[in-house]
Amino acid sequence: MTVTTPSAPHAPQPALKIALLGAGTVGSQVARILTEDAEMLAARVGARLELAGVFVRNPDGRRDYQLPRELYTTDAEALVDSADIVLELMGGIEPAKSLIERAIGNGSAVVTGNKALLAQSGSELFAAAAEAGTQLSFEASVAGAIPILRPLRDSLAGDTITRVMGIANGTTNYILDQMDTTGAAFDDALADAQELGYAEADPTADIEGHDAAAKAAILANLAFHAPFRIDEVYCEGITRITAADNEAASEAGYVIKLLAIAERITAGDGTAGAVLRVHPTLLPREHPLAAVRGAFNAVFVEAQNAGELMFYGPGAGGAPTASAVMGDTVSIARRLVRGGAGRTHTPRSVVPALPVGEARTSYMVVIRVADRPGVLAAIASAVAEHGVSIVSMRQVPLAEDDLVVEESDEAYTDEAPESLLRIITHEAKEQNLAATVATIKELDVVTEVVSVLRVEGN
Ligand SMILES: NC(=O)C1=CN([C@@H]2O[C@H](COP(=O)(O)OP(=O)(O)OC[C@H]3O[C@@H](n4cnc5c(N)ncnc54)[C@H](O)[C@@H]3O)[C@@H](O)[C@H]2O)C=CC1
Ligand SMILES: N[C@@H](CC=O)C(=O)O
Ligand code: NA
Repeated sequence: MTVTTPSAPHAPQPALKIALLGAGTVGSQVARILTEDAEMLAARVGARLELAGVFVRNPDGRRDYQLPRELYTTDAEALVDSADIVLELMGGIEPAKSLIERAIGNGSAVVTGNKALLAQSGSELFAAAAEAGTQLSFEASVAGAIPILRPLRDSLAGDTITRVMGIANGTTNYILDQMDTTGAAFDDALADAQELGYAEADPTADIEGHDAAAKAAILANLAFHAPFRIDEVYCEGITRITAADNEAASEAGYVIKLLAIAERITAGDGTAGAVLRVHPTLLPREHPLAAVRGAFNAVFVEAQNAGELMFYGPGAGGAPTASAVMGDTVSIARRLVRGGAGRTHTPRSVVPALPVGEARTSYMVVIRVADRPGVLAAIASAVAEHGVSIVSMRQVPLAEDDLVVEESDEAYTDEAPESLLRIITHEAKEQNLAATVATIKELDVVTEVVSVLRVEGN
């Protein structure tokens, strides 16, 4: 629809009807901004943004920001049908998807923060919006308040982005940061992140890396102008990270971060494509991403002409995410008032997703080995066998706790002294590194491979 500004000096200001679907952490903050900043928004848009209603499960429930009772409804379809702009902030696949399709079918514009849905069905929804000549905007879906999608889509549209590497999940960054700096237990740090409104309704999506994987797919979509999906992202979460991993990382001068990485590479057979991966990663303490604390996010972009750029800010939480939702809403509303074609993201190129084995990384491997002559040589030769080279190999004494032995545990007696060996490799093909670790595990001088972590930014 197009709203025209009235010519008479005292004519009432035109209004655009906004439907809000969901009034949780983010939806409540959007409701607050629409209410408390109504005048400022009207001045910027040239029309009032009128909240037509809020779709909720229970209209009588208490919310972070309480609106008059009559604004809450359980009739989502009727609300969607009445709106010029639909803000979907429920999360999940259904009914979010059907309601967005309904809005697009009506020719209404849609704003969403739903990365899970976009990383699964984005192509379909973008195509539907383009066909209907309407807009589907989603800046809130990646890195909360940080303007990252618009810069990738517009500001860098004349450049070739080669790599995007980001801390894109606030919950896991908060947990890892707490574990690293305060020694907090995993479960306590997760409970805090939930309390602070960073975590998804089911925090499994955060800690298993699925949320970051959805964001990796969306980032790659915009950076490489091609339709990637979440099932093309290799994904490992942070649930297996231990205090011992943190100690080993710290001792070696690294910090552990859950990174979402999308990079253009050429595979061994010459195919040009991209690898998308999410996993806990060691970063040197002096790397710009290592300084990203708490629930903050940052996205590090490498482009052929621009060079290195970093986007940093609050990546989760009600008000910061609502800021991104409102940015999209104001931009759409201005277009509806002033006229002009809506632009919806339409991936045009084909960049195949390549298997993670084609990526190049370094590893830090910590192994428990027998303390006897020839061990280092045996390990070095196992590594060399797979064409991998070693940056450093350091023998670390076992902590006193590790020396406490069960009576039945023969491996830990005085006759078989052991130590920890920490190896850092040069960058090599991921598949060769994985084969190296498999060979190391089989060596009889090796009691246990304690941890294997990828290293970036060396
Ligand atoms: N919380 C955050 O920091 C961020 C959240 N997002 C995304 O924004 C969206 C909303 O997130 P939150 O506000 O944190 O979630 P939330 O769980 O706090 O709120 C969702 C609201 O939608 C309602 N809802 C869900 N399904 C419904 C249904 N079938 N019928 C009626 N109501 C339903 C829930 O009752 C709840 O009030 C999600 O897609 C999330 O991934 C994006 C960036 C940051
Ligand atoms: N659960 C997400 C919320 C923002 O996308 C996170 O922790 O980053
Ligand atoms: Na954003």
